[in-house]
Order: sequence, then structure tokens, then C-alpha cells
Amino acid sequence: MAIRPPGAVATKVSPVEKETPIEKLKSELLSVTSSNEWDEKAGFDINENESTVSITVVGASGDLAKKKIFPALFALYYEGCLPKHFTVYGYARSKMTDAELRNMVSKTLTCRIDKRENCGEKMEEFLKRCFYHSGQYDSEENFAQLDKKLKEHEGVVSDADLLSMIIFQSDVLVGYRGFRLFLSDALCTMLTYISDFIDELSLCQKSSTLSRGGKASNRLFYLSIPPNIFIDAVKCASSSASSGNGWTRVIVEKPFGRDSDSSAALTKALKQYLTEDQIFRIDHYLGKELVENLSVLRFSNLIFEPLWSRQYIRNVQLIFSEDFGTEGRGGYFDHYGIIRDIMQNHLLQILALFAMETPVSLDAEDIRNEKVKVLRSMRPLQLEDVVIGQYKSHSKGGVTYPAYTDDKTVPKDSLTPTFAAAALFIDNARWDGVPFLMKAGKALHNKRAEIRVQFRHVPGNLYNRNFGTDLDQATNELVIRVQPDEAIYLKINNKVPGLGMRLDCSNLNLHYAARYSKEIPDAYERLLLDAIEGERRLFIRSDELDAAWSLFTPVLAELEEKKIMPEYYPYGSRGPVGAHYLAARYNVRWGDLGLDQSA
Ligand SMILES: NC(=O)C1=CN([C@@H]2O[C@H](COP(=O)(O)OP(=O)(O)OC[C@H]3O[C@@H](n4cnc5c(N)ncnc54)[C@H](OP(=O)(O)O)[C@@H]3O)[C@@H](O)[C@H]2O)C=CC1
Ligand SMILES: O=C1O[C@H](COP(=O)(O)O)[C@@H](O)[C@H](O)[C@H]1O
Repeated sequence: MAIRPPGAVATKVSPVEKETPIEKLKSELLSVTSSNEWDEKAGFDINENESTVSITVVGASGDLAKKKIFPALFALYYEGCLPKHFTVYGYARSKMTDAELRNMVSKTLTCRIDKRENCGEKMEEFLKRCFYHSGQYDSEENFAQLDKKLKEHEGVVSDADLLSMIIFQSDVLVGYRGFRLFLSDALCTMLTYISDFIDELSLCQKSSTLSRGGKASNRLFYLSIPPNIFIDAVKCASSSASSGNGWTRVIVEKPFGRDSDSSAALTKALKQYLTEDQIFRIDHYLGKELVENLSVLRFSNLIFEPLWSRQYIRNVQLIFSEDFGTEGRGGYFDHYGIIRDIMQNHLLQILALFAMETPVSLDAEDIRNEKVKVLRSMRPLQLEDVVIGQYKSHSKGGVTYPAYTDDKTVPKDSLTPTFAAAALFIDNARWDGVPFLMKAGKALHNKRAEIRVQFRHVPGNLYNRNFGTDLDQATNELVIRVQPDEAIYLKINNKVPGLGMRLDCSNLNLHYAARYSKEIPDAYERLLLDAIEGERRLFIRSDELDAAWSLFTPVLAELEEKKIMPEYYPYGSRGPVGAHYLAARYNVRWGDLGLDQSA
């Protein structure tokens, strides 16, 4: 193992006038500990001075880790975004060797379409930095073993190693420098001295010196595990595997509870072991390119911000659809449902970014302050403003698609919604009376996430006659297509070229694939990098979370207490018709209904 005492021990003694042999030995020891000899003996590159980062994926054997986290880490490595000294550790109960983990991870790694250069080589290099430790999520002992392994990679010395090293070094010094004579006389004093010295070093270790080159050993834990074991894992990681001399951060995956009370309890429990600054609550939609671009679009273009209010905007629609069901995740999903899975977090976060006031700066706290304000200005969702649905089996082209309740992990009589539509309102001066409509569903006809902003009619429009009776066709609509095939387009009215005066609705289209050759990074890449860099802007603060739950908790309770039946819709359809009635109540037509060729 690579071991070295501190390079920058704060307690280095200054020469004393009359040194006793023990004092002399102490100076010798300390002078050796602060020289490069240690580095050379331990095999360190003595010129390197960067900190280390260890990223532990807790739940490494799971779906999210394989699908998203390891590939994102590789992509960051490929792009040269990870710190020079990084190590990736997989941690889970499954038994695996390092080689088996590498094999598992290697199957999930892909090279960027536009960058295949040296990809194989890079993968090999990356995999060499990946290791595995098998352990229970509630075992401090297992996390302590992980800690030991992490230290080996970080070049941090343990107390036990330190003791043997000091004894060894004392021996060497004593032997070579002729202190043997004094040793027997001074043995007791010396042992006391060594023990004091170790105490000093242990203290130093806690306050940031006992590492490679005296630099910080930083640790990031990604909790990619089911929520019922979050607290056990955090408790053990914080007590037995947090960094002694750098930062320790924990990325917590959703769900953050299932209502206001359970979320508050989770936050309270997390805060027993971590400070708010150490907690990175991830909502991967905040890492999506077009969601990040929302503020740029709004605050850096003069043409949008003046229109961004009830004066010009008629309604805003936040639409999420997937063309597959809960396949494989029914057990988790049935406990949460689509409102908790998508609306309370992903869609509400987008809404907050969309509707917030201009932040004082781009600092995380300034942005999060504005998001909280807008969330707290919202009216809790009312039962009459919600429509729920659940997909049923459907056969098409000789293929039978399953019903939600066909999933073996879902109770046959489950009322859990796999679809929901809702109308929300922000009771502030900017948005008073503007419906914010949300729609989210699984097993629908397409996979899409988009924001649609429908503008008001042009007052006294000279060209009304040219649109016939359907004035909706004459209003502008801004569409931000988050995925797939990212785009921002604005529907405008335009004269059809020719001698007559015929108008049509066309798109001013910023189609990302046509405009930018660079592939768009996955949301997890951005968020992992931000967590490593300590950038909190795209992570959820606890007061944001409280505000978000306050909006949905009452209606979720009511739906469950009253056992409201979902409206059944066929797998692969456009969802329940009730969603259209809900929109119609607010004089709105869903924008994704095929009026628009780009939709
Ligand atoms: N998968 C996804 O697409 C998404 C997942 N998430 C969230 O990310 C987290 C991880 O998700 P995912 O990877 O799908 O989860 P998994 O169900 O795959 O669980 C991850 C790992 O946790 C361990 N584990 C599973 N169940 C239990 C249990 N009951 N008790 C103890 N350990 C268990 C298993 O590892 P082992 O047995 O080896 O210990 C498993 O490999 C969850 O919080 C989820 O809600 C969020 C967004 C999307
Ligand atoms: O958080 C979740 O998100 C996924 C959808 O993510 P995307 O990036 O593929 O759009 C969803 O399938 C899952 O149910 C939910 O938990």
C-alpha cells in the first residue's frame, strides 16, 4: 500500500536550544515526514498536487447505475472533465470482483457518435479506474472496509499503518543515527511521544493534511438504491467512509418521500448525518440541455422576456409522454404513480424555472431563491383540476401490449395512475389567471417531453378574416422540445408566397441536430460534473422540495382516500379523453394534438 505521513503537518517543531535525545529524535522524524523522501519511497509522483476524487456508486449492480451513471462517468472521462486523480467504486450487496464489475460496466459504455477516436483505449483506461466492494447498506463495518480501500487509492495513511511506519522509521533513524544507547533509557518517554504524535496526526487527518501531497481526498457517493435504504446507507457512509480531509457529498436520487410528511422525515433523517451543503438532490430533468437553456432563452433575448407574463401568454403546457409502460419497474411505480414520478418533480421543476422572476445572479442560491418563491406562490392542486388514467392492454398489428396491472409486481386491483393531467395556477402578479397545464403518461403513442407556450390573440388583428373561425390557429406558439430531437420553434403567421393573400402558420425552427454538430450530453453527465465541482444550481434545495410537496400532497391524499378510479386508456393511445375536457374548461387546446407539423 502506498503510505505517507503528512507533507504539511501543522505541528512541525522549530529547532530548540537544548534538545534532549528524544526531542532530537522527534525533530528528525518530523523533518523526514516533511521531505520528499516519503513520496519517493511510497512511489508517488512528487510533482503532482491535485486533489483526489473518489466516486462511489452505491447500488452499482442496479438498473440506473448501469444505464446512466457509469456511462455518464465514462463520457466525462472521455471528454477530459474528470479530475486527474479519480477512482470509481461500485458498492452493492451482490458479490462481484473488480473484473466482474468492469465487465458489467464495459457492456454499458458507448462512444460518442461524433468522437470515436481512441474510444477503446479510453474505455480500457477508464475501466482500470473502476473497482468494486461488496457490502450491506446498513453495515458500518462494510463501509469502513470501503473506506480503507478508498484511502489506498487516495494515498491516505491509516492510523494502524501510520503506527507501524513510525516505529519502522524510528528504528531506521535510531539505527542509522546512533540513538540506540538512548533508546532503552527513553523507551517509555518515546512510546508516550509516539502516541502523542499519532494523536496529532489523527487530528491533522481530520483537519485536512493526511493525504497524498497534503491535498484533499474528496468523496462523492451516489445513492442509486431504493429510497427505503437511503438513510441506512447515508448513516454508514458518513460515519465510516466520509473523507477525513476533503469534502464528502451525497447525490440522492428521487423519490424524496411520497408526500410532505415523508419528505420532511427523509430530510430530517439525512440532516442527522449530512449538512444541506453535502446533499445533492438530483432531478435529472434539470440536467437536460433544453431545460438548462430555458433561462438563457428568456433572460438573454430581449424579444422573449417582455412577453413572459399574463399580458401576452394565454397558457403554458408541460407535456411528458413515454411510449412504453412501467416494464420492470412496476413494483416501485405502484407505490408512487405518475404524479409523484414525473409531475411533482420533473415537470414542476421546469415550471419553476420557466415562471420564476429574474434572479439576482446566476449563483445557485439566487436561482433557487426565485424558484422557491414561485412555487410558494402556487395554489395547491385541486381534485377537480386533475384527471388520472391507467393503461389497459391493447392489440395492434398482431402484437398484444400489456395492461399496467399485467405486471406481476402490480396488484391486480391497483388504482395507481400511469397518466395524469392537471391545471395549476401561480397566484402572483406576473401569472395571475394563466393556466399551467401538465400532462404526463406512460404507454402513450409517442415519447416526448416539451414545453408549449401559447400566446394570446393579436388584438384587432387585421388578418382575422384570413384565418376563418379558428382563431387558435392564428396565435403564436413557442415550443421547446426537450426530447427527443431537441428543438425550439416559434409558430408564426406568414403570407403564402403568391399573388393572393393567403396566410399560413409556419415555424421559425431552431433544430439542434441541424444547427449544432456536437452531440448533446446526457443529463447525468452534467449533473455528476456539477456535483464534483460543487455547483448546486441544478440540484433541489430542501425548501424547494417542501414547497413542491405542499402543492401535490393534499390532492394525492384525496385521490387515495376517495379511491378515485383512473380512466382507462389503451396502451399506445393518446391517453384518456378526460385530459381534453380539463383543458377545455380553461379554454385551452393541448398543443400536441397534431395541428402542428413539427409536433
Ligand atoms: N432506473 C431508473 O430509470 C431510475 C431510477 N431512479 C431512482 O434511482 C434509484 C435506483 O434505481 P434502480 O437502479 O432502478 O434501482 P434497483 O431496483 O435496480 O436497485 C439498485 C440496487 O439496489 C439494491 N437493492 C434493490 N432492492 C433492494 C432492497 N429491497 N433492499 C436492499 N437493496 C436493494 C440492488 O443491489 P444489490 O442487491 O446488489 O445490493 C440493486 O441492484 C432509485 O431510488 C430509483 O427510484 C430515478 C430515476 C430513474
Ligand atoms: O425519473 C424518471 O424518469 C424517467 C424518464 O426519464 P427520461 O430522461 O428517459 O425522459 C421515467 O421513465 C421514470 O419513470 C422516472 O422515474
